Amino acid sequence: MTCRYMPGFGNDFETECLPGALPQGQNSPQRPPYGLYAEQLSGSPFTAPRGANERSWLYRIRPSVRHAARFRPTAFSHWKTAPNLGDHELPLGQLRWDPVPMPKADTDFLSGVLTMTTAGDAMGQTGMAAHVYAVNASMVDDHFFNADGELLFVPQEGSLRVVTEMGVMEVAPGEICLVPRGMIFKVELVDGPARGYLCENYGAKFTLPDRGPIGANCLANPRDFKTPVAWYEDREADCRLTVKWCGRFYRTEIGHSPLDVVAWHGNYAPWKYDLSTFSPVGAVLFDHPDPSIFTVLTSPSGEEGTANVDFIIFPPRWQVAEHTFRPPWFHRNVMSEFMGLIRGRYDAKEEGFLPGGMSLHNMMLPHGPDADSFEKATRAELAPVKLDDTLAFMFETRFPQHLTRYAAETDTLQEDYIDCWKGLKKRFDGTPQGNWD
Ligand SMILES: O=C(O)Cc1cc(O)ccc1O
Ligand SMILES: [Fe+2]
Repeated sequence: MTCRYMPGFGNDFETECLPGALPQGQNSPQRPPYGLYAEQLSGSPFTAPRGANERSWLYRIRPSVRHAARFRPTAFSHWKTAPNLGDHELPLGQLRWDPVPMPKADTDFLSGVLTMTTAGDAMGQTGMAAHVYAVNASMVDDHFFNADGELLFVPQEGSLRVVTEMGVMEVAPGEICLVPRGMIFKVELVDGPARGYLCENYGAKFTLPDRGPIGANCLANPRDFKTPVAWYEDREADCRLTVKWCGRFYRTEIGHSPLDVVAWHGNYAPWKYDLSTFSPVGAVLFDHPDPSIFTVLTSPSGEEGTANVDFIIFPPRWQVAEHTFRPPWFHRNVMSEFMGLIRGRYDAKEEGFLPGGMSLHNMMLPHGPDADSFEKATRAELAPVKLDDTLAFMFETRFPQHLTRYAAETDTLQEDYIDCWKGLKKRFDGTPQGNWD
């Protein structure tokens, strides 16, 4: 399947699969073309100010309220929702995990989501969860929507075909995609088993950060975001719809595919984005700036500069800073940092932080470069250096991130992570030059 997309972030799009399927000049004609039903999908309150008002009009074969059965409880025991406290002893500390293994049994996206941390409170529409997914089967007749938040997919291995009500996106490692809150979709595999990270954002929708003095260009540019054109199937089958709602899962049956939207218009829509189109801006003379310069997307919390969650990347880039310790510094942060590695190596942790792995440096816990990376960077010749084979990311939230029992007890937790700082020896010897031998 070749996917087609429309460029832009937050645009008012319009798209139709059949000529004339999209009503013109009004949203709710008495009899929409082709016998379609009109349905509004609201992503913001009706009364949100213009800049934040999001909704789309969907013209579909059957309205989504037409499902055959009531919702019945079902369970996905590894997918947790904030608040998720107190069901186990939380190991406090700097934590790192090896990649999750690919599943052996048949596992589709819904059963392949493993929650690592939860933060905030989904019921109060604040905070987020950091998940990994490891999947070896496509969803066929199963469909899903998440009322608790939008889902930001960060593939690490294997491409996904994300088939949504509003169109189809193919997303490879190095790209990301977003499925808005409430949107029906299913996940198919494209080239074998797939693994990646998932940010479930309970709070305000991800948007592009203001660029301040950087100006009108660089970082993530709106035209590089791609929204799929309309796609539908007219398929009578025993389909199921699973819903995540306030942390619980429910299921209902539908006698047809719910992916039956023939035309739509509006600004509440899924999108994908190729991280290689992010234009990083960095230190061109000296010092290491805060990682906020690499913010791709931000979910504001209502308090200025204090994100509900930021999505930050560490992309390939030139390092040119003079008389500077170039990797991340040692630090303690009021925000909580969950990191993953899509490919290559991360300059603060050249060993031990593996593609597909994760680390968690929670609210106020000290961290920074490991002893080997520190040693290397203090001795490096400071010529221009290209950090080439690298792509790490961070979900950084104002809320403390609480570990799930799975994250606390899984075999992939590296018990000896803290030892990576053991070799940081005392350099102070009372002399101005210190002991850097
Ligand atoms: O901890 C980390 O590795 C992430 C990070 C990177 C950086 O360049 C500065 C601060 C920061 O938290
Ligand atoms: Fe950090």
